[in-house]
Amino acid sequence: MTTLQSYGWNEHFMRHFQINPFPNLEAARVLSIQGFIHLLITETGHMDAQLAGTLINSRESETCPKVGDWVLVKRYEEEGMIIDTLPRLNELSRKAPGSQSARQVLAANIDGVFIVQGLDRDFNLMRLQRYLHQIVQCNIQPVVLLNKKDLVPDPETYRQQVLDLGYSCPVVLTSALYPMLQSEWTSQYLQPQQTYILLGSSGAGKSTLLNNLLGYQLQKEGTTSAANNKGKHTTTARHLVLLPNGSMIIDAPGMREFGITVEAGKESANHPLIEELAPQCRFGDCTHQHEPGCAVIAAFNNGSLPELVYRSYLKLLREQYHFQASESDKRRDERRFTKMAKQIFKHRKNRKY
Ligand SMILES: Nc1nc2c(ncn2[C@@H]2O[C@H](COP(=O)(O)OP(=O)(O)OP(=O)(O)O)[C@@H](O)[C@H]2O)c(=O)[nH]1
Ligand SMILES: [Zn+2]
Repeated sequence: MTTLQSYGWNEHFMRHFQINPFPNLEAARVLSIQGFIHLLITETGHMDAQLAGTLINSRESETCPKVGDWVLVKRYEEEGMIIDTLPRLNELSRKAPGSQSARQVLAANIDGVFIVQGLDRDFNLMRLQRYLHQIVQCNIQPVVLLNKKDLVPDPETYRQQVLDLGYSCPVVLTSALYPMLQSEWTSQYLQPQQTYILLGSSGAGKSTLLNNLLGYQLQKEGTTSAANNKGKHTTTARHLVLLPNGSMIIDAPGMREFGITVEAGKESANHPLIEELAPQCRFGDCTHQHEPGCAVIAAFNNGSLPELVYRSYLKLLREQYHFQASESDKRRDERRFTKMAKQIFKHRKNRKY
């Protein structure tokens, strides 16, 4: 197997690579991004690279390479220049933090997402539903990892609460302090040449789980606060790493916000319990908020639809409305991107490209 194949190179990317119009380019995968330096894996090893002017000038930050992307790169002695991004198989996105309507791509070409929640104060069904909603919307398969099972006497009751949300994804109890417990689910859910990402709040145990899988300690910057269960931001950037079993994992920094985006016409999608009831509503376009003859409201009123699910649905609906509403954020994002482009050009001038 070639180096690129071991990092997930497949027919889809090969096809697009072969029809690219530029001569003398190599294919590479983005492993991490630090400022404007992109760490790539190429057929012959690692390489640092920067974005070509055309990519910077496209002004659409979503289409710029993200961790997990396959790119076309031109080699200049030690460093490379990224000329283009190969079409993605999928992208994991969220609403950009602090904005109302901007979408932020977190990573590209992802086969599965592990949503990690600790069974300490981190456990939160409402937050879990937000993750599930967004990941399913991105067309990616989620697995819920309930970590720190050693901290509670009845871990199975937590698992049951997650199952009761009605999603068909696996829900796994584990503890990063007992690596033996990990091997039970890793052999099932981590497949060679597939790329996964660990998502969850800071302190949920993502890095500890990953270090166990790697068999060594990944360098961490910053420190964790032991004073409360919340922890601090310790993982500072997304990194794609190859595991001994041949699968790949991206360790994402703990997130304070996981905003949801929306696809037009799919406002109520990805709520399995609500989708199940919707066909019984009187109106085909029922939003399940105030309409007469609504089966969802009826189920909520008679207690058969859990309050948490309905509350979460209404909250997501409101967020989706805001997401669609504002255009000014998009303009603000563009300004931010222009500023970054200026910095890059300045840096490149100093390096005499
Ligand atoms: N009791 C217990 N503690 C755990 C477990 N997993 C992780 N921890 C502890 O929880 C703390 C946070 O773990 P990390 O792995 O740093 O959490 P993280 O999700 O990577 O956090 P960020 O890097 O900030 O996103 C550390 O002190 C770990 O030792 C577990 O299964 N049980
Ligand atoms: Zn309805």
